[in-house]
Amino acid sequence: MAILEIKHVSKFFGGLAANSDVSFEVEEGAIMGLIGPNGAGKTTLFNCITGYYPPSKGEIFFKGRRMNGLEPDRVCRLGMVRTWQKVRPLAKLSVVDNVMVGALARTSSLRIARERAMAQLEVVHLAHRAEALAGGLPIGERKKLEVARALATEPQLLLLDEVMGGLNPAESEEIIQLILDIKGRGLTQMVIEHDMKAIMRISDRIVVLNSGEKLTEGSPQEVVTNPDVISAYLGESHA
Ligand SMILES: Nc1ncnc2c1ncn2[C@@H]1O[C@H](COP(=O)(O)OP(=O)(O)OP(=O)(O)O)[C@@H](O)[C@H]1O
Repeated sequence: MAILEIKHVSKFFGGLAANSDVSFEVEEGAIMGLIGPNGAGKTTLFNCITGYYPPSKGEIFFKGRRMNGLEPDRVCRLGMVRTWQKVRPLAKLSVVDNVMVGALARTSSLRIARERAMAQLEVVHLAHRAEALAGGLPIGERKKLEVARALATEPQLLLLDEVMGGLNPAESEEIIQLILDIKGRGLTQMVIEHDMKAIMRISDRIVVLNSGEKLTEGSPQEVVTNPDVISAYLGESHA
């Protein structure tokens, strides 16, 4: 069953079509990779899905419910949450307090929010840093904190925007394992990632965007051998 349906979504910024007539579905429990050259419209699509931008055209359905026009906090309470490419934790708060901000989407009890935040820090292997100041964390731990904060909102669909960006191979491997763990817990995920090997390993299906349009969609193997995808990426490297 599709948990997310994107139907003919376009997003215009003045004369620029950042997304143009994009349609696809995400199956419940699956990992959908979203790839494309720089400026292809991946982040804009995440923003449309999670309520940060209203789509200019088209419709978005989550669990069969039309989401157009809903604010991000409402979208979050309905079960969809995103992480950000540029991780900006509340630097002067502790790690656990940052995650509590996510947990407070579901409870007004500080005690319960703290318990749930600690549980999510265990999931991302950051519990030992709970009392550290978030601003002092190195990038690898900041990325895990971002995932824990998102998980603490108890989503059914988690959207990860370049969560491996800026990480070394060992840190990326930890995130790959984390994404697979999260899948094992039954959560659906959409993942934007530039690391092609990583996206091939984790994705059940992949959607490719290019210049705002959906270029193709398929299994990782289908996508990576598609001549149009290869030329879109070669075009970028030759630009
Ligand atoms: N708020 C905005 N106002 C105007 N133009 C925007 C805005 N956000 C994005 N764009 C433009 O829309 C296009 C798609 O950008 P977007 O960030 O969605 O691409 P992307 O695929 O996520 O790129 P990257 O891989 O580099 O992060 C780009 O041309 C970008 O400059």
